[in-house]
Amino acid sequence: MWPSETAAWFARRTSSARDWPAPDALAAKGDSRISVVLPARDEAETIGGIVRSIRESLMDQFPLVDELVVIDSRSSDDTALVATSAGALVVAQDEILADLPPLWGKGEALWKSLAVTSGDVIVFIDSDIRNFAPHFVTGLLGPILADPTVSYVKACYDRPLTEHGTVSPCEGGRVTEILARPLINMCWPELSGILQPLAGEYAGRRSLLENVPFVCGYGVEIGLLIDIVNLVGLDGIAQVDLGVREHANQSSAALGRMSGQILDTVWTRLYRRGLITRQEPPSTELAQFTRTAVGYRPNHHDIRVTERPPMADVLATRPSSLAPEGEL
Ligand SMILES: O=c1ccn([C@@H]2O[C@H](COP(=O)(O)OP(=O)(O)O[C@H]3O[C@H](CO)[C@@H](O)[C@H](O)[C@H]3O)[C@@H](O)[C@H]2O)c(=O)[nH]1
Ligand SMILES: O=C(O)[C@H](O)COP(=O)(O)O
Repeated sequence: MWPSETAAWFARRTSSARDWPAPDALAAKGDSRISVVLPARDEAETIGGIVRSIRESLMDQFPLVDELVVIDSRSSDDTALVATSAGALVVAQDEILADLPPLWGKGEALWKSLAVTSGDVIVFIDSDIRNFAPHFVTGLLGPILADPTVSYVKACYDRPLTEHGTVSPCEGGRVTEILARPLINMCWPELSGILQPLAGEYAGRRSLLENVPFVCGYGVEIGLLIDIVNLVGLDGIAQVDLGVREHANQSSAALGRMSGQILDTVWTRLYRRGLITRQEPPSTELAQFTRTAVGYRPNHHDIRVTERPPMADVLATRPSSLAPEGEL
């Protein structure tokens, strides 16, 4: 059975994007500034459509979104060009706060975005979504704009899995189902009502996002969720059903490496909570195997993640809250 606070939270804080149409979100916006951030590594195929959709529907038709920023996360394809042509401001991850030793991955892209955006509310959207529509943004904004006690809104949805051209409607989210959900239920049962803890689409108040650490790589979502519930409590979090989300499904081996990063992130939080005594796991190396003509070849990967301190602490040591020109 769920902890009673989780059951009550689930009933109170779960809504649908249908409950938050764009005109209602616009009416609730008031003086708040809203930034949409798209972290992107090699997403030339999908990013143009996402940027155009947000620009046309939520900037031109309904002036809900004030800035639309793509953080180019070391792409080797035309992501930056395509996103710029579609109407986004594109900033290269490594050019932001360039005096700091660079970290890597999605978490780093999101953390750096806080230094080059000005919204009071920030909406993060993955750039590989194949069925993106404006309700992804309006749905995530609804609960935060309508209720000052909500600080963080996670997306939830059905996740199809497409393998060799065959679509299984609800078999996606493999890391979520096999790793993240069991871990969360075991160690943070109060969070067990979060339908998609790893969802890459979420909205947060700047005042909150600047005051939590960001883990680099794929540890960022689970790290944020655990740290944010500590800070604002369950009731400061809401979730919104966006329907169905389709993206390019990664290989099992890639998801194994993602899982390693998630485990390393969780390890640190279990340690901080006093639930384990070792600060570091015995190893952060992951051996995966390839079969060759003569047997198995191990491929060694380091799944260690590091974390950035709260952005507010970093910006406080700088002359102005936004990075100086030329040193984005
Ligand atoms: O070095 C990187 C790698 C990825 N991305 C972007 O991050 C987003 C999500 O990456 P993806 O590889 O598509 O992750 P998923 O397989 O979709 O993983 C799911 O689970 C991850 C772990 O929680 C989350 O980070 C994702 O948002 C979530 O969709 C995409 O826009 C990527 O372009 C970067 O910006 N930098
Ligand atoms: O969020 C997850 O669980 C991983 O990104 C895997 O998702 P997929 O199984 O839909 O590719």
